[in-house]
Amino acid sequence: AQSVWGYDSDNGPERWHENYPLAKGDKQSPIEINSKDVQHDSSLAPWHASYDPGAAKTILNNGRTCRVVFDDTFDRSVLRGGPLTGTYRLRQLHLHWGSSDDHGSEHVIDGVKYAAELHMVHWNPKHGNFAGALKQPDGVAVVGIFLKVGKTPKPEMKRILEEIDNIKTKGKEAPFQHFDPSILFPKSRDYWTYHGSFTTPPCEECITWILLREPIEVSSDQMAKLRSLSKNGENEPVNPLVDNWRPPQPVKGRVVKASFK
Ligand SMILES: NS(=O)(=O)c1c(F)c(F)c(-n2cc(CC3CCCCC3)nn2)c(F)c1F
Ligand SMILES: [Zn+2]
Repeated sequence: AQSVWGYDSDNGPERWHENYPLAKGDKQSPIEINSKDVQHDSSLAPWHASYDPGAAKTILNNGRTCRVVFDDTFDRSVLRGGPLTGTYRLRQLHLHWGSSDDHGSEHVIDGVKYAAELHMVHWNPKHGNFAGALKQPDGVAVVGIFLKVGKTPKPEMKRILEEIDNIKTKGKEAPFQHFDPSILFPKSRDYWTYHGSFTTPPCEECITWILLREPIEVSSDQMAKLRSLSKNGENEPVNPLVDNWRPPQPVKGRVVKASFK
């Protein structure tokens, strides 16, 4: 069977375009952000998230990432403001990380690769459903938070990492309730924003990216915990789930705006 897309040499980012032609588009993500090219936009409003902890449902290992899924059947957990028009519903959050602490993020900031990058995926209900939103340039909004290895790890990440032991292998899912992801936000609300795409196939160019400038801290042990996830199913040879990040893509003339000076 066709090797399904992934992050290995035979099905990785350099080959995604063979089955997902959008991967070679002009508005792909992630990108490198260089502060010298960023434009401060004083008209950018602050963004606001109002999440219902009761909307959290499950946490799963889909063989490519660890994903927390939320009830998005009504405006229950929403994101608004910032560069966005209208309200966007939180659908899922997931992470991308490396095989060691010195890399793993998808976006690269002034040459800095963080150990991991957390994505909170929201979609615009004016487009009916998620599949419809993917086809619209204003369909999806993703808040990206960088994870940096440091001495004072954020206790809020503990909750996600405690569940890892229950979803070690591909296809494993566990209940994950009473969780408000806004506890993961750093102190500062400063952000960069630009128009881009899914960083995974089908690479649809439907995303307004909102990347938070201030990273949150995790411990090296917490990163090791994340790296203990496996790509393989329960009774298959162990294949560590690490380096599930896409490298930066061509900026192609896009301007990254900053909410801060
Ligand atoms: N890294 S990212 O850009 O933040 C990011 C996202 F924003 C996503 F929405 C997804 N995504 C993928 C699907 C399956 C759908 C299955 C049917 C076809 C469309 C995708 N659900 N959400 C995703 F995998 C991802 F990596
Ligand atoms: Zn992602």
